Amino acid sequence: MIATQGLTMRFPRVTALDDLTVAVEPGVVGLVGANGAGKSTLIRILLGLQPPSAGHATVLGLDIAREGVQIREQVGFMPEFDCLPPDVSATEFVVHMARMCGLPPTAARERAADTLRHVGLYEERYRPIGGYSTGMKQRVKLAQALVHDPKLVFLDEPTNGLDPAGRDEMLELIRRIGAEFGISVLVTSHLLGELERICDHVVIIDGGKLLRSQAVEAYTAASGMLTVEVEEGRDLLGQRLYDQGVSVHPEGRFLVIDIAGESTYDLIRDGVADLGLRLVRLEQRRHHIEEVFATSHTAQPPQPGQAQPAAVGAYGQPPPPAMPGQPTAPAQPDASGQPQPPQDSSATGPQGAPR
Ligand SMILES: Nc1ncnc2c1ncn2[C@@H]1O[C@H](COP(=O)(O)OP(=O)(O)OP(=O)(O)O)[C@@H](O)[C@H]1O
Repeated sequence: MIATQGLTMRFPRVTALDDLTVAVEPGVVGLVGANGAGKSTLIRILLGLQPPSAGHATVLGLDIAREGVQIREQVGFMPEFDCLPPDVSATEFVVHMARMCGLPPTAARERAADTLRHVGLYEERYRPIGGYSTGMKQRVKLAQALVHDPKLVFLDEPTNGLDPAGRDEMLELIRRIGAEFGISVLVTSHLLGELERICDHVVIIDGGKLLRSQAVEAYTAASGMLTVEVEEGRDLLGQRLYDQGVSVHPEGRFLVIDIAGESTYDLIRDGVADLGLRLVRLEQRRHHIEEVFATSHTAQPPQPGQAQPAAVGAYGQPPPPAMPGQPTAPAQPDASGQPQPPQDSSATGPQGAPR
């Protein structure tokens, strides 16, 4: 769908893209990077709107240097910035954009009505855009990107400015564009977690350089850790497993346990049974895409199946004296001398990275 070789974009004070070589197949593809990572620059170059300083790229097999017009005929574009005229209705605007793409008047009106319905704008489509909410404006931008029935759409930060419910609706729309209409999607975001839900493949760039490009399953492969939840007695179980040499730490309501072979499962089962606890959950943890950023600047990225080093939790401290009759991990005094509850790593992500 898209292939770049050594794509570089130098502005006077910054290199927005730095020798970027990447290829992605059709499907819903996420392009992720922090603000300023070079996402919008890459989209402008792929649309043939801006020549790169160096390198080559093709989109749908078309050369960005020579075939920009053909690319833009086949690719829809939802820009990040606010670009809508305030005093016309969504219907008028989307019909106009369809006409600009070469559709005859009747077909343009029909396509505009269909597309606006798909994106969830109904009666409001006859009102001036200036009175729309951010969510409605994002839908209009999406509709104009789809109205000429493109093979591929570039969606630049489509969830920007939306509240959580609006974000979920937009993500569902994007998922449907790929799954139901068969249109390939390149969607940018600086929020990794949201792309994990809808993308087949995620490309991560950082400072204009390629950090990773792989299928979502490769990012979220099962880790070598288990999440265990019991109704009550989390620390009883945690302490017992720790005393048995299991690498375990508390995280929120859960215990996170490194799998050291089949015996780990047996120890958990026996612990739950012997202590008379009620087991709510025992499942293998999956990696989150966020871990790529947590690990990329420090160490090798996590490989599928490779256990993460356990965060230090209450059971990872030097073994506390097991006090007979003391059911939970010992309270730690703080600076004021007040006892504190057992340390909990739930405020940090894997490897202690802030969530
Ligand atoms: N026309 C330009 N002239 C000079 N610098 C530019 C220009 N366009 C982009 N840049 C710079 O290039 C870098 C990448 O910008 P770009 O907009 O591509 O990032 P982005 O990943 O899309 O970020 P955001 O999510 O904030 O839009 C930034 O440092 C930006 O300031």
